Amino acid sequence: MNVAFTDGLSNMHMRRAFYIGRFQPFHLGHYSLIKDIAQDVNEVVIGIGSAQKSHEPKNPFTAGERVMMIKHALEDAGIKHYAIPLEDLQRNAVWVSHIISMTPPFDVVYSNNPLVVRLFQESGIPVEQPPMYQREGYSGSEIRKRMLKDEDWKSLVPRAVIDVIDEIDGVNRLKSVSQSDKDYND
Ligand SMILES: Nc1ncnc2c1ncn2[C@@H]1O[C@H](COP(=O)(O)OP(=O)(O)OP(=O)(O)O)[C@@H](O)[C@H]1O
Ligand SMILES: NC(=O)c1ccc[n+]([C@@H]2O[C@H](COP(=O)(O)O)[C@@H](O)[C@H]2O)c1
Repeated sequence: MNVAFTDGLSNMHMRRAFYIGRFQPFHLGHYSLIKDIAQDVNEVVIGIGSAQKSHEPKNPFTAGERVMMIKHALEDAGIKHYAIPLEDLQRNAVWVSHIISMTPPFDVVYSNNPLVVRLFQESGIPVEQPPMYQREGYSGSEIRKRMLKDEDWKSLVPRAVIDVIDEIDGVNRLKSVSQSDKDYND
């Protein structure tokens, strides 16, 4: 006897969106945008870009640390997601295939990065270009600058991200790698 497979997924198309950033660190601009995206789809596939990079002034945190930031921030909000670290490739022309080979299937891409938008559009995948939230403060560069100057950065990130950065002593790491970078380049 054939038993029908009725796990609730078989007849239903789950709509998924793909959203990529470096998340150095994950901030309230990313968080607000992901909350909006989650209104339009069942699940959000989050690409953690430049996954191979860490311990640099522009990229202080490892892929695993960025996974922690996103998981804890989004589980507090109950958003269904997969955060997948994705290394950069030397070849833009095959980058979309690389992304597709590493992620759960998705139907639409959300991005404001012109190269990301172009590469996905050229592959025939629909792209949404959402507006930015409070870009003056909600930006990775601004947050890293404030960390280096001991200015307020905690108001720009979800609570869970503060806990992760404290746990890994992230501000001192950023200061130390920025100093070494300066010494190296002087
Ligand atoms: N304030 C924001 N509101 C909405 N989207 C944002 C905001 N800041 C960044 N994004 C989007 O998030 C994606 C990933 O951005 P990324 O992780 O590089 O953040 P960033 O703040 O731009 O970082 P950095 O300043 O370090 O380059 C991009 O598509 C970017 O347009
Ligand atoms: N060829 C490639 O490896 C390639 C192409 C386009 C974007 N990316 C990555 O996608 C991410 C885009 O995020 P940002 O919008 O934060 O720049 C970055 O990590 C970037 O390096 C990589």
